[in-house]
Amino acid sequence: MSEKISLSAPVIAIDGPSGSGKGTLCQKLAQHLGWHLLDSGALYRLVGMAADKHGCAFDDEAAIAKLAANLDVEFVAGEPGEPTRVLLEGEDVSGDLRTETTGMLASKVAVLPAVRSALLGRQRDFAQAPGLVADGRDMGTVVFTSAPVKIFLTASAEERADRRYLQLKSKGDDVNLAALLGEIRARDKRDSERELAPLKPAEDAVQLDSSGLGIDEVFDRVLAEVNARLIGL
Ligand SMILES: Nc1ncnc2c1ncn2[C@@H]1O[C@H](COP(=O)(O)OP(=O)(O)O)[C@@H](O)[C@H]1O
Ligand SMILES: Nc1ccn([C@H]2C[C@H](O)[C@@H](COP(=O)(O)OP(=O)(O)O)O2)c(=O)n1
Repeated sequence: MSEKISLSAPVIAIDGPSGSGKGTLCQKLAQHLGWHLLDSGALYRLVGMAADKHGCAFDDEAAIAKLAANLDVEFVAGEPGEPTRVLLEGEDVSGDLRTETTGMLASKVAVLPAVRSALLGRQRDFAQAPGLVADGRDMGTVVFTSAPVKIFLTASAEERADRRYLQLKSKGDDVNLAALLGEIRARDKRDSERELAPLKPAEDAVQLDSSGLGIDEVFDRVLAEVNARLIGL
């Protein structure tokens, strides 16, 4: 599964644990470069939600892989200034997609090899000209092994929980910092210890610890790396 595939467009692979700032960084990079964006975590989140909705047992690999292979999802652009709405099997799930409960469902279905392979082609199809910024756990190690730029973004678990707390609170969610820290640690453990495509830096990834760095500082450092590595492509 981790063979070197040839890419039809350059890919910037950004991996790391929950709350390290991947989504924020990827959005800024994609916007700055005018490149496509892949939020691979959203695919795993949608499969987790579908499994939950259909009452699948989380060890029923065949049933969940079937849901992953036939994922009925639609992204509907909102009015100007409004976020994109996500429809799963015709139902608007935008409000639940980014919750920690859904993150945990995603992390559970993500350990299943058949689910990961069902989503592989769908993710690789995002690599289109002029380029792709890909956000996930295994972008650099499995999905886009020949990506010319790989970044592994981290931050301490405490700082990541603080960030998530502020993020969810600002959306009006009822959140508890200690519970969030526990959930983040549990997810880190499951994602890092699974057999297939565990969360870990690719050998050729640049590692960046964003603890104590602001969003703009992270962006500037990564953009410098992108510029250095993409010259000559
Ligand atoms: N370097 C940073 N410093 C402070 N807050 C950050 C930083 N990067 C991201 N954030 C904030 O932390 C929260 C989680 O970031 P996000 O990009 O969703 O992380 P991830 O995609 O890795 O889970 C968001 O509210 C985001 O604005
Ligand atoms: N490429 C990916 C992306 C996500 N996952 C799994 C593991 C993660 O805990 C969940 C949710 O990922 P997501 O990136 O949406 O989560 P965070 O925004 O980082 O909290 O999905 C994965 O196994 N492989």
